[in-house]
Amino acid sequence: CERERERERERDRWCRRRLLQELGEQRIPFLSPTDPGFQQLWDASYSGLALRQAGALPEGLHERVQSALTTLRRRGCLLRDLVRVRDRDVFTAVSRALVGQPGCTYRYLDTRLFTIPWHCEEDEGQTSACKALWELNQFFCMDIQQYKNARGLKRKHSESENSGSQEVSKEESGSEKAEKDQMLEEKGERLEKEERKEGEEDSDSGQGCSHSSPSQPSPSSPVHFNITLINYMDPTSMTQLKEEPYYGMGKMAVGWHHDENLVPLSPVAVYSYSCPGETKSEGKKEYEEGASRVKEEAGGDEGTSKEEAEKEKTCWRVGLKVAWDIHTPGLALPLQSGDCYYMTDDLNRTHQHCVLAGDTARFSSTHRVAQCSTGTLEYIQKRCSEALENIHTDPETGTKSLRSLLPATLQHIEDIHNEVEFEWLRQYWFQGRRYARFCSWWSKPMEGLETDWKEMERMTQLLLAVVEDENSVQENRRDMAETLLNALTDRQQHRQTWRDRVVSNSIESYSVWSNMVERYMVEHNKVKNNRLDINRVESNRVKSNRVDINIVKGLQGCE
Ligand SMILES: O=C(O)CCC(=O)C(=O)O
Ligand SMILES: [Fe+2]
Repeated sequence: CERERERERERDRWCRRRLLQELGEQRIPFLSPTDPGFQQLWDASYSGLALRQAGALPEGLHERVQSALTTLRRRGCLLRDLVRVRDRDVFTAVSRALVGQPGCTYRYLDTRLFTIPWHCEEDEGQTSACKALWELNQFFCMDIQQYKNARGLKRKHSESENSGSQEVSKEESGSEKAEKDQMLEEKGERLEKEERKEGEEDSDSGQGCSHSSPSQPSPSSPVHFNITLINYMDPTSMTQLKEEPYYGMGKMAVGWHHDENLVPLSPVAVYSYSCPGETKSEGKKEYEEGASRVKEEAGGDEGTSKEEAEKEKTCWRVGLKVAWDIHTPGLALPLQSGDCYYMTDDLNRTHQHCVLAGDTARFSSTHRVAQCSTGTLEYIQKRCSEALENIHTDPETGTKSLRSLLPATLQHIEDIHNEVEFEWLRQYWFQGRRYARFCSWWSKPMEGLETDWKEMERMTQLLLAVVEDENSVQENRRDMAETLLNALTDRQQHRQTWRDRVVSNSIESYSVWSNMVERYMVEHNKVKNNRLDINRVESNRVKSNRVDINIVKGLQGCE
């Protein structure tokens, strides 16, 4: 099955390469503010996108936020993540840190990030940095609410005013572009198909922004951003930024993606801070000038010089495209320092976005409502307690035993065991315990989770002893053995994947940790040494001493 999946992935990769080859020098059109029809395109196909220009933020907030971002960077809190893309470990081009609600985590591209809490009590510099980001977060929560309300009202109003005739006609973007469109049409269907695959594989169409939305918030419910993912990149120190492949938008700092793991239909708010280059130092003046810029750009179809269009390219921009659609032109929105943009409604689900690098270094603070029903410390601690309820310690002898041996209970415990090991402990240590250097918040809780995990290893051992005990009178020994073997085989594979990742990336702190805890692990090979023999457990009919899960399955089939 795994081989099958791998073959399919390989096929997808091949298709993608072919289609890009076919596209050759041609590109799908995209519009920038200096292009005719930009605003119409925005209204018609990107209406979930909103720009809040720098001037709209409260006095003083820019300075506090920008100094917070530079402080975090100076203290080494921003690091490139080693994420998993198409079964490979790759470093993100941008350096990142997660700031947010204490105990909250955010998972993307198989990587769980742990928050530096908003209310951080490490040292003064850091405390005020986190506080400024919290303040920005508060502003976004309030402002996006107002924006949503205003939009709702406007929509209602226009609906009642003229029902039906609201379609904004898409302006032709020049005959050249129309011709290009036509040529691309033929290749369109295949590329669409291809893109679908890419999106699934590339990143994030997975868990978070699912198409069914169980906890859909109603449009008017208050927005509570619980985390911000901070990004930083200095393009002058990056030699290998990828070119945006479909539209020719330029160099990408972040490739096309949907944001993962968000509460369905929740908005995202982004603050963009481009560090002043050598010649620019009047940050404040920039905001003031920025205040009238986009309105002019939006309506300013005529009279825009080539120079301006060129200037746009030196700016950082956010790129947007409709997912699975090559007919609608893409959109590239330039961001001046201090500008913010919102992705609202279902924009994140129906569209993909990318970040196009400008000339200077740039930070962004991306505020999100992370789907953290299974991603908080409180959650995992509760799960661990649930598992540990099954262990009983004799108050007199101190001997430990398992309370229930029901396969369903055992399975449940093994699931929790995997969850704490792979989703928390290994994730934490794999990232080089990066937080510990500047934030001690997670150290104690992680120790606690490790203690619980060791106890779970103990439980696995106890179960093993029961299963191996030939004198045991347990009727369901065979079921128990099967549960245990399934769990161990699965865990063993998972551990191997992590070991491989660690070896190929030489993560030192992780190795130190895993060497330390290795002796607690009930390993498949140890089980072999202990000669857990499923056939002996079942009956003496088959004379094999091997632990062989296929035999278990075979026996089951015979029943
Ligand atoms: O930096 C930005 O404007 C957005 C970054 C982004 O898309 C992300 O971090 O998911
Ligand atoms: Fe994003």
